[in-house]
Amino acid sequence: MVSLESAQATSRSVEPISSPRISFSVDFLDDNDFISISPNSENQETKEREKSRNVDFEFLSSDSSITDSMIAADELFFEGKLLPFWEMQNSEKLNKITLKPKEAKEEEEEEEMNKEESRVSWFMDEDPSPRPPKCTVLWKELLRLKKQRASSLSPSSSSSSLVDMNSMGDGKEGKEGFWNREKHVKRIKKDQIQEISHLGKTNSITNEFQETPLHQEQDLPILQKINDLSTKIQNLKKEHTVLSLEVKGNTSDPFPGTEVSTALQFLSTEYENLKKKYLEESSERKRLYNEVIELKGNIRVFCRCRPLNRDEVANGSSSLVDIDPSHENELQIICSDSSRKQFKFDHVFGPHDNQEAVFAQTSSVVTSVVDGFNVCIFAYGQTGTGKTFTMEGTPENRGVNYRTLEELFRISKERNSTMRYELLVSMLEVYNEKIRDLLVENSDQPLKKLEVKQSAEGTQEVPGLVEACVHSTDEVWELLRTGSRNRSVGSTNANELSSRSHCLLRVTVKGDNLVNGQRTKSHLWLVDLAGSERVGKIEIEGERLKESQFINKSLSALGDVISALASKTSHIPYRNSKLTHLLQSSLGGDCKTLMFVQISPSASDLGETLCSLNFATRVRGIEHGPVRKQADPTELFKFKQLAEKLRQDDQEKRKLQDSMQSLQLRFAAREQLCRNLQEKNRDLENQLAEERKTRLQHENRAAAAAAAASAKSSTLMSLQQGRKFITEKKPPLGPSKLRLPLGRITNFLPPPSPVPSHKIITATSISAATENKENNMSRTAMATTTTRTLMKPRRVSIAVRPPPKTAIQVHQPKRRVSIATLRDSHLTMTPLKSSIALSNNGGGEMSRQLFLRDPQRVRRMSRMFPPMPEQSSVAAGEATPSGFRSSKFMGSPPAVGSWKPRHSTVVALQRRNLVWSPLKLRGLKSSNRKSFLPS
Ligand SMILES: Nc1ncnc2c1ncn2[C@@H]1O[C@H](COP(=O)(O)OP(=O)(O)OP(=O)(O)O)[C@@H](O)[C@H]1O
Repeated sequence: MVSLESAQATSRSVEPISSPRISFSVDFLDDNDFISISPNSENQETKEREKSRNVDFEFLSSDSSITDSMIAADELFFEGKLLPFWEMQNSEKLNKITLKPKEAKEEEEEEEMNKEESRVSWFMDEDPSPRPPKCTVLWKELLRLKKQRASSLSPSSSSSSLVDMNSMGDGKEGKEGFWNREKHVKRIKKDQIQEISHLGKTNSITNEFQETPLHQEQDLPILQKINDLSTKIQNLKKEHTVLSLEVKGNTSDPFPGTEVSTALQFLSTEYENLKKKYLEESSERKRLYNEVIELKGNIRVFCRCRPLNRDEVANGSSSLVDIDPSHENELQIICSDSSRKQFKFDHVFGPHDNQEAVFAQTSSVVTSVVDGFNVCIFAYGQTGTGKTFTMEGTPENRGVNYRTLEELFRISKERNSTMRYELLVSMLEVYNEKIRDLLVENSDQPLKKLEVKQSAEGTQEVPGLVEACVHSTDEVWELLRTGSRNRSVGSTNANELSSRSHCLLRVTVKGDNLVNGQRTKSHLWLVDLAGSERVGKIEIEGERLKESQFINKSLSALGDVISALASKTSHIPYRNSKLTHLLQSSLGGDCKTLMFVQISPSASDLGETLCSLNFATRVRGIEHGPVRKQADPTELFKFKQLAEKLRQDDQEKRKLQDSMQSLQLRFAAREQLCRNLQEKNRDLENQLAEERKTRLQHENRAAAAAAAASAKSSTLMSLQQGRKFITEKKPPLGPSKLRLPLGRITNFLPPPSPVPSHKIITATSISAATENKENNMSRTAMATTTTRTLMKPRRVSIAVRPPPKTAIQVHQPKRRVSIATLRDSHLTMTPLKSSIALSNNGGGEMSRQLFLRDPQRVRRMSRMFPPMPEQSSVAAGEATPSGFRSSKFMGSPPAVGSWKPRHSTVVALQRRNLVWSPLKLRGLKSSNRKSFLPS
């Protein structure tokens, strides 16, 4: 028995979304079992659909276990075809499944196409889309159902019904007919379900299917049509897929080169990452390499002992050098008394060690040059010990020089992807303290005088020195041969072809980092020193002796430099010889040094051997600082200039700060002095006022006495005549030569007046007596005015009190100084006169008169005491400053109580018993006389 719903489903499934009807699903699980899904009821189904567009189906199964499988299924197949627009959801009821329309995410065109496809492909076995294997069976079942339905209908209508069914596939059926047929199908379905449940046989489908004869020939035209359409749709679909892909590509990448640019972007990111990693790795390698070198020591000493030469063997000499392979890097010298002296170096090469072995240990230092460090390799030792052999070698046994350059070429080739190197070679010799360029070909021309100069970058350069750019080892070898040919050699009894000069090969390595643009410039010095033997030993004279003296001098300078480096003294005597001066930037400090100490095994050379080994031991004791990479000198120079400027600015700032501090101190000291002087002025003024008072009293008393004696008129007349004589006759001034300069006025007494002082006193007292009556009233008034005036500051003369004697006594000349003080406008006496008047106690009035009558003095005083700006209009006669105030007083601090010095120097100054005069200061300023003020 089979559910007829499949047929109904077939008819409905043509429009799964647009049709209001619900599709039905039949899925075959295996050959015998099937599931039938049917709507609950038509009304309910419609309601459900309208409500949430979800449709519930109950399904029946011949096997209850199938229910679970169905519920667990993720996809819903409609007669073996995946329903594209419906989602299946398991409901809580086991026998119920909810079909939910999928959210249309695809484009409308695609939907339409799928619809079209679905309309047709349900009927197609050839449909390429995946479908369960039961499709063929399903298709047969569909045909059978059609036939069954046709037969179940009236025989008259069977043919038309079949036609209708066929036309349903085209979607051309009328609505009325459709619903009638549906009702009919439902009825049949009911019967069939009953039948199924009654028979309980699942394989009935197949049986019935087999029993029923198929009239496929009736369906062939439709099938053909469908087939054609399906093929068309497939083609269209394919085209559509291709086109949609193209459209998608076009919308996201409007330009044709997008793929290329994306690839480029990816590659550039990759490149940046790799570059970053490379730089990190490269710097790490350099750091580690340097660490290794530093651990080994930035100054390293290798000892090389040559084999006994033919003569020595012939003489039957035995080797004094014992190199025990079990004691690495050690050698022992067997002395004449059979004692052994042990020496330890960074490496010891015995007589059997060849040039390769030597260079194998040297190459690590050479690598440092390419990394941008300055390196110096030199061979030191007695004549004939193999210095030249080690450094230059022979064509068969090439030495360090050639091998070094070979290694440099090798490394530069190895790194050519990231670095570009340029190698420049110079060769020179220091012969008798003169520098000679060994690469100058034409030796007939007079040699240029070469000197060592310090470049702006701080490195030592030899202007005019030939620098040959080398690109291959052949070129290098050629250059080395040229240099060696030009070298000064001579024959000594120690060596047939002895080097009489220091030969220096300079290799400049310029590095250009292609990745980060960093530039380096480093020097490698390869030095074959002249023999270090003592002069007496090699029995030389004349030119050879002179050469040897120069050689020894420069070698001893080298020794001094090494000693200074070893003892870390602040001054390294590089300039004591041309050799050390040349090597300055590559010897000690921030560079790497390798020394070969060459020794002879012969017993006859024992002394020299010990000397050389001791020297080498000293060199080995030097502790260099950490090496510094040599950056491009121009940049280095810029940084140096900046650093220099900064240093100068700092110095300037410090100077200014110092001077400001000292000025502050001086200012504070002066302020304190001013305050002291003000105090003293006040004291003096008080004193003066007291004295004036006393004088007035005396005068009054004298006036009273004179009044008593007024009876005698004759006496009075004579007295009046005498007074007239004195007042009218002005005492003559002394010769101008005798007059002291203004600056000294207050320091010395004035020249004696031609009028005797006692006469003046007498006359003054007499005149006072005669005038007493007339001016009695005015005098009283004047007394009060004078008292008031005396209370005001005025100009007085004071003496400098010597400071109290202390342990450290500073000698200061005792002197008088004059002080300008505030004074009343009517007080026109000079300080000197004032002091005289004061000292004469009573003659002041007369002196004042005298002073007033002397216009010269008045002018002089006016010059000494220029009027205050506000008083500039005052007449010359009244020009004596009424309230003289030096500008030094203008800025005086407030009263003593309000200001307390804090600085220790100022406090100390306060205690000093000094009196200061602004007048003196003015004089000092102009005449540059030594000030007694503390500076
Ligand atoms: N390790 C060695 N193996 C073989 N031969 C050597 C070795 N060292 C030196 N000789 C030979 O010893 C001789 C003297 O060597 P060389 O001229 O290099 O000495 P030198 O120290 O440079 O002398 P000078 O200071 O006088 O120039 C040469 O003939 C050289 O070939």
